[in-house]
Amino acid sequence: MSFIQLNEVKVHYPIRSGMLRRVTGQVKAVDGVSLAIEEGKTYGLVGESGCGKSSIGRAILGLNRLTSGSIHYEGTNLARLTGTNRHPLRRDIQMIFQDPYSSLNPKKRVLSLIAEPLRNFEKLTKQAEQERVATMLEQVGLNADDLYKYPHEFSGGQRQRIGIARCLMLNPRFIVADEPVSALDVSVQAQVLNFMKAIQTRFALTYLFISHDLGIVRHMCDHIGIMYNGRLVEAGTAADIYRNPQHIYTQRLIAAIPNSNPRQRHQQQIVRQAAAERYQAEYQHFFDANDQPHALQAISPTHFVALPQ
Ligand SMILES: Nc1ncnc2c1ncn2[C@@H]1O[C@H](COP(=O)(O)OP(=O)(O)OP(=O)(O)O)[C@@H](O)[C@H]1O
Repeated sequence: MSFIQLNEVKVHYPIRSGMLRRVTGQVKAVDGVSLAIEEGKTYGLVGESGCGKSSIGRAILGLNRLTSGSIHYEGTNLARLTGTNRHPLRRDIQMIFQDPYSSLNPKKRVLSLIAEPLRNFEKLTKQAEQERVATMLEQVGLNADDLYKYPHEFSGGQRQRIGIARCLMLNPRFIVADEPVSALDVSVQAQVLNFMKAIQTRFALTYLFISHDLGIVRHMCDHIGIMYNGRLVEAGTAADIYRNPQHIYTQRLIAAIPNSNPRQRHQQQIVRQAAAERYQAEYQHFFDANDQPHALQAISPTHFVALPQ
C-alpha cells in the first residue's frame, strides 16, 4: 500500500458564460492521473504553467472536488471523509505556499502567525503556546527573539521558513509544496531547498513538490511525474527521468535546465536546439489530434512513458 495513491484522478472546472452564467464547457485541468507517493520520500510534479499541477495538490488537500477517480491516504479514500471525519487529516496534510510575501498576514506578529493553525486543534495557555513557537523558530533556524517581529522585518528566505514553521506546528506527515521557492532569489532558493531536505528527515515528512522547473527539483525528488495538459507524459525515479528521459516533452524540459557553468553554455545551446527540433519533428507521434499525450506504458518496473501508439 502506498502512502498516497491517486487513481485516474480527474478535476474538471466548469466554464460559465452569458448573463445566466450557464455551464458551457469544462476545463479539463486534470484528466486521468494515477501516481503513488511513498512515505518519507519526495514526489516531484513538474510541467509548464496551466498543466494541472496545482489542481492535483489542491485535490489532495481536499480543496478541490474530484470529478472522478480516487485519492487514498494510507488506504483511506479521502473523498469518503467529510466534516469531522476529515478533521485528523487536516493536521496530517499541510501545504507550503508559493509566495512567502503574500501568504503571511503583514499585520500579525510571528507569534500569532505561527501559533494560529495550532489554535484550531489544541487549547494551550499563552505561555505554553509561546514556548512551543519559540522552540519551533529555533528548529527552523530563526531566533526565539523573533516572536514579536512582523513579516516585513525578514528576508524572503526567512519568511519562507516562517511559513514552513507555521505548517510544522501541526506535526504534519505529508506536505504539498507548491512552487515553494519560485518567488525567491536564485541565491536563496538552494538554502530553502536544503532546509526542506534537512527537516524532511527530522520531522519524518513526505513531500509532493510542485514545480515548473526540472532544475529545481533535481536534488529534492526521489520520484518525478512530468505533466502536460492534465496528464502525465512520463513518470519514474529521478534517475529514470534525468538519465534516461524518453518523452520528447521531458527531453525538452531537461534541455531547458539552465547550466551554471559558463563554459558549457555553447554546448547547452546545441542540446536545446536539438531537443526543440526533435519536438517539432515528432510532435504528432507523441500527442493525439487533441494535443493529448497517449496512455502511459511501462518501459521498466519503475519507468512509465506516454509513447507513440
Ligand atoms: N477554479 C478554477 N476554475 C476554472 N479553471 C481553473 C480553476 N483553477 C484552475 N483552472 C484552470 O485549470 C488549468 C490548470 O490549472 P492549475 O493551476 O492546476 O495548473 P498549474 O500547472 O498548477 O499552473 P500554475 O503553475 O500556473 O499554477 C488552467 O487552465 C487553469 O486556468
